[in-house]
Amino acid sequence: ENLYSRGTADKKPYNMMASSHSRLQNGGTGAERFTFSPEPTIEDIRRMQAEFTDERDWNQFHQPRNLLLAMVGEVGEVSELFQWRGEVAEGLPNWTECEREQLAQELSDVMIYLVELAEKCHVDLPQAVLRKMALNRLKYPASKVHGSAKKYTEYKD
Ligand SMILES: Nc1ccn([C@H]2C[C@H](O)[C@@H](COP(=O)(O)OP(=O)(O)OP(=O)(O)O)O2)c(=O)n1
Repeated sequence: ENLYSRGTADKKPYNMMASSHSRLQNGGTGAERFTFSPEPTIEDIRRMQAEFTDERDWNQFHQPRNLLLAMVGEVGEVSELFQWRGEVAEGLPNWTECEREQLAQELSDVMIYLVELAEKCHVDLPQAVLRKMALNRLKYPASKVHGSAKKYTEYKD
């Protein structure tokens, strides 16, 4: 089963896509805001990766530090796709379908290792993200920082 084959095909159970999902999966430079498919959830990804490692008896290698190093290695592979290109606009105009697919794969590797790292550290990642975003809203009130990218330490009051 191939997660990348979703695109326009409508076979998978998690393939209940809103209309904004029915365009090319990794492409689209249209004006409307890009959105994700609702599934798989982060817990789905955790469970699928746990099944993958269990089936291979790979948990012996997947300690937190190893997962961190693996994740950082995959971040390096994402960086390779962007290096020497100069600035890249939203939607990656001028990228080939092959380059977009490579990027989708490397970002997925980062996500897979991130989710497993969180699991092995007993961090409930979706809830942790909610808490962190609440903190971010407090630290950066929209009324105060609108249109400015300054770090919070640069705001006087
Ligand atoms: N010990 C391992 C090895 C691989 N994977 C899974 C998680 C990643 O999604 C993907 C990583 O595979 P590779 O290490 O082969 O890395 P790439 O897919 O990026 O291949 P390459 O390094 O040749 O570009 O496979 C894993 O869980 N545990």
